[in-house]
Amino acid sequence: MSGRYGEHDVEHYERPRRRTRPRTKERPSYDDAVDGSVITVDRGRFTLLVEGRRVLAMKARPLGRKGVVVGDRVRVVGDVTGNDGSLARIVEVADRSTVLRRTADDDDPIERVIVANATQLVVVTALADPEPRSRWIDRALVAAYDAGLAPLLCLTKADLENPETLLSTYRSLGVPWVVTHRDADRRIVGLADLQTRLAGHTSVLIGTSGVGKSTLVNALVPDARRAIGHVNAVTGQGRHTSTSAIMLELPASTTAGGWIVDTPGIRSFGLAHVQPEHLIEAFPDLDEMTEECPRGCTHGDDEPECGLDEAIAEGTADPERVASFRRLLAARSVTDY
Ligand SMILES: Nc1nc2c(ncn2[C@@H]2O[C@H](COP(=O)(O)OP(=O)(O)OP(=O)(O)O)[C@@H](O)[C@H]2O)c(=O)[nH]1
Ligand SMILES: [Zn+2]
Repeated sequence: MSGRYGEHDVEHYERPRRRTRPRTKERPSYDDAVDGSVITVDRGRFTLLVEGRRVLAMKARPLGRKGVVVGDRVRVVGDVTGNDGSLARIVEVADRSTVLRRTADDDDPIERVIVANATQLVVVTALADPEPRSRWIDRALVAAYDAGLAPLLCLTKADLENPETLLSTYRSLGVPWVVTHRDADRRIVGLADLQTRLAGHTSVLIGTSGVGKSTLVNALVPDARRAIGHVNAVTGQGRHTSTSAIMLELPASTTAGGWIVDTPGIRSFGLAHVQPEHLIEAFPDLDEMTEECPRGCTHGDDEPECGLDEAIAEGTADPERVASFRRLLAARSVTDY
């Protein structure tokens, strides 16, 4: 088999693994395995898309405690018909190109991966009702940059408030944005711009309660409710009560291919692991200015000899851009957002 399905995934990079047994001989070979993608997870059961069919699956024993999350590309064996009562087995998980983590909380001290292999993070914020919270937006952007996802600001409810004030805060970072509002007929205006931005991506939509994320999901995937209902029928749950992310395909008629991942109940990101050195790589122009920084410089406001300050003094750096980057740096550690 090719190197696509590796022994390690990103989640486990930090922990070097001890290999006590040679991993040949006794291992079953999975020549008959087929490819699938995880579209939702519910209490240890995985709904996969396999050759266009929804297939319910569990993890096979050899995977051990290795996590399998929405967006994972997997190999499956067993009953992959997707028929009622069928249950397939996930035997391998492909290396992940990206991982997005949710923050640790009181119940669970570990920052767990919530979505794998996404390419874009859509930060959904209402312009009013509820008021936008820029610290929350900053944290979402840090999560995107750190995970290597393209960020997109989606500003909703422009019928209630002009987007200019909020946009001025993010312009110097160069974050792309779309603005939507609802018209008198309750149609979403600006949807086409959003669809253009979603084309070809696997986009995770994230937003706090009430910002209009469900309204967008329903407008983007008109049968989203049915798709989600179908998943529940498969998992045997009457209602979608879990907070797992769910991956939905955008209709080909409106978008040139693409997927969205809705994240009900997921409101915050794990940023404890984010290193300044990694974050600044998302801004190559700034990164270049930090080559002469003292060892261990965090490039923050309080660093005495940071190259970013020198660049501002020399007139080669845009002070607003540096200030915005430093605001993001600081957002890593705020707890009040
Ligand atoms: N004025 C206005 N209201 C909107 C717009 N989009 C959605 N809403 C309303 O905002 C409220 C929240 O919308 P939802 O789509 O349920 O928001 P959500 O982000 O999914 O919220 P949760 O379900 O709590 O996660 C609803 O009453 C919507 O009708 C908009 O563009 N303009
Ligand atoms: Zn520095």
